[in-house]
Amino acid sequence: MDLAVRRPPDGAAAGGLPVGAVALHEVSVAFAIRGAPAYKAVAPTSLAVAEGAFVAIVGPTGCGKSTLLNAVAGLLQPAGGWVEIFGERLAGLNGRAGYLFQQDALMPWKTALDNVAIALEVAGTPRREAVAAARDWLGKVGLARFAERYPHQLSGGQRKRVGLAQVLIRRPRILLMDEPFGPLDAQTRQIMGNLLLGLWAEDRKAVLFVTHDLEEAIALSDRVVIMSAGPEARIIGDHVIDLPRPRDAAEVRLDPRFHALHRRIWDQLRAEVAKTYEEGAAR
Ligand SMILES: Nc1ncnc2c1ncn2[C@@H]1O[C@H](COP(=O)(O)OP(=O)(O)OP(=O)(O)O)[C@@H](O)[C@H]1O
Repeated sequence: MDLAVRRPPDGAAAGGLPVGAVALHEVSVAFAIRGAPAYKAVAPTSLAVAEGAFVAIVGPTGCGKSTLLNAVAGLLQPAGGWVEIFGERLAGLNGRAGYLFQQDALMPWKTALDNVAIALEVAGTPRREAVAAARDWLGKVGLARFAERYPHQLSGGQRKRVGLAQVLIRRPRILLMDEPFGPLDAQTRQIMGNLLLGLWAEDRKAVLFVTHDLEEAIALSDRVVIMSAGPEARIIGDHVIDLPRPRDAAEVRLDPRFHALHRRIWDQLRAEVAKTYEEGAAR
């Protein structure tokens, strides 16, 4: 793979340099394993994400998608290379990013309102102000009537909405999403996709969205990046999704252009998925 930072196809260039929210410069990741050589999960990988771009990362299970996201979040230290956030080298946690995981991060003893407000309170916002902002955000995610419910009194999709409000209320310039809608049924995923697209359109954060679902990746993104099977996974494809916006995450799937993109990207992804299963079967 070429190790130069990829220019985002949708990124503006200033003075010949990409204006990036996120840039991975030959980032590699290895994990120490007791009694065995380190596991080289990700080979030197470069990727640039322009401000405001929505980029999906897709690849076979266990290839290193979450690992790459964790490197951007500053949750793990690369073995080689470095991460830049808005042009600055990342050292420690990435304070410009909000992170949404597959698992809920809601506190079961707090109401939906307090779960959202706490995200501001821990950053020093006075309670009254934090609660007012939390009410606003619960409205934006369609949960105004559910403010006083506890997480166990909400559906899976509603809990995801609270999680989204909890992350977005801090107005991060970068949104890192790791299979955020994973446990939801197909219809709820599409509804959540539309909610996300609507909120994203308001202030266009840079989004890195990890999913195993290629249709979801194409429906939501400006670019779909494909990772190879691990070990030493790397980026083997970077596809521009030129479907018009605004998009409906469900209806866009009926567009003939969607099918053409799906066929082209799936051809590449299929080979990597097959490798993962062959290796699994050989063990
Ligand atoms: N802390 C760790 N120690 C050792 N190996 C790890 C560790 N974390 C991840 N790995 C390995 O690194 C590889 C990449 O893991 P990662 O979770 O990034 O994959 P993924 O593409 O997100 O997978 P999935 O789609 O199944 O969620 C896997 O082989 C995994 O077993």
